[in-house]
Amino acid sequence: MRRQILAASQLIRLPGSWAGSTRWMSMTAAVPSTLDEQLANAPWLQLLQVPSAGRGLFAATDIEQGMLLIEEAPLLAAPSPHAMDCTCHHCLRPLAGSSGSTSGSKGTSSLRFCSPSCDAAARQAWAVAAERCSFGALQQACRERAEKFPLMAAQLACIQVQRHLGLGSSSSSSSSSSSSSSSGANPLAAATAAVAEAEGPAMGDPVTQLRHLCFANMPDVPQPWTELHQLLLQGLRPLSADFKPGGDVSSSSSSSSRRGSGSVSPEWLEQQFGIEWYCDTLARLHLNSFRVDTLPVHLDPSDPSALLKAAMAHLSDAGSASHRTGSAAYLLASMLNHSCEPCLDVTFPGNNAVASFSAARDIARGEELTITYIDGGQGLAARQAALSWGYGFTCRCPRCVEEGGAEAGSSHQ
Ligand SMILES: C[S@@+](CC[C@H](N)C(=O)[O-])C[C@H]1O[C@@H](n2cnc3c(N)ncnc32)[C@H](O)[C@@H]1O
Repeated sequence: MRRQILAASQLIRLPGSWAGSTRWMSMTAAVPSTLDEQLANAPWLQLLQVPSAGRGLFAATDIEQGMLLIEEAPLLAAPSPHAMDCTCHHCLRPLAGSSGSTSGSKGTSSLRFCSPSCDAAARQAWAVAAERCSFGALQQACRERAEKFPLMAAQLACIQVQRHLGLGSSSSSSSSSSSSSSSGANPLAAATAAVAEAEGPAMGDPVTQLRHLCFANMPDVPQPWTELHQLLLQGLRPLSADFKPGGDVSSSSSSSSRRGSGSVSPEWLEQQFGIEWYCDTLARLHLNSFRVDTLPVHLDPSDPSALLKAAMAHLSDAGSASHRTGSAAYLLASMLNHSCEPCLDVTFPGNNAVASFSAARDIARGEELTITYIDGGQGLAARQAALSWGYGFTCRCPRCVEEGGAEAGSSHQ
């Protein structure tokens, strides 16, 4: 007999169906909280140790194809360097032309948001600090080198600075937006606003929660990382422009003296965001971030043919689809290991960075829940090379074993 772990009180069944399969929605998983809380809210999941693969998520019950198992808002999300003008910098929803609101009292900000709620949520978390930074050179270098993670690291630094200075609290969160966007409130913005308003230690706090994600030791810092780190520090420097030693925000200052003091010392910036912090952050983002693929605004994400239309548009207008992508790091979803024959599908049904993970087939209790980290359409050698280079392990999934490539190799964990 089946163990009925999926309590009705924790699930709602969505009306109708989507892409031909039954859909279930967790009511609680959209707000990123601590890993323990997320697991407690999803008793159909179990976090276990996997030989030579660290931790992994497992099915704690039999699961039917199409069931939605995880719906999660990211800890951190940023548009790809080429998509900065056409993507909401908070939720990664594509923007229609220049209809996104531009945040910034000086009118010079390059921050763009799809809605007042995203504008407000971003300002509460990081955008007030980001507006004072000058990340143009970092963005340019990221565009030229097709690097996306330094921009996520820059956002993380802004979260830390903003928190340290007490900026972006609810009093300063009123939107400067003059948005004409058609988008109303979105789940990610709502989740983030709820998080920001929560008392006590913030839930879904990337500064602390990213620490739970796996990382890789970097014995030597790659030269390009050093260069981009310097550009990041350079971009943060305006935050210390008006710094007066008397108004320092060093660790000995009380939080009330930090609040509103408005700037940090150059030493504080160097100390907080040194090369060790950068390497640690980049390593975690590299191993754990997801590419967020959204559809152009004119396509309806609930229309199953929209994906096909987007793919056709991509073929006829090379690069346009990739202009509408970004990257995001999640907490619970980062516990999912890879298989070249994954049992979960990843989608972004809200056409933003809220990710949904549903069963691609029936899954038996006790089975590991897996996703693919790479383009699964590639041949064995290309898959193995991508996984080894990008994630430091040799895949021994049934497909790789069958294709004969799972020779002895070592995982970095
Ligand atoms: C996103 S994390 C997945 C969760 C990770 N196992 C943990 O403990 O945090 C990615 C890392 O997990 C490990 N991993 C994922 N899938 C694996 C697999 N099929 N075989 C071996 N290691 C794997 C690799 O070290 C990879 O860099």
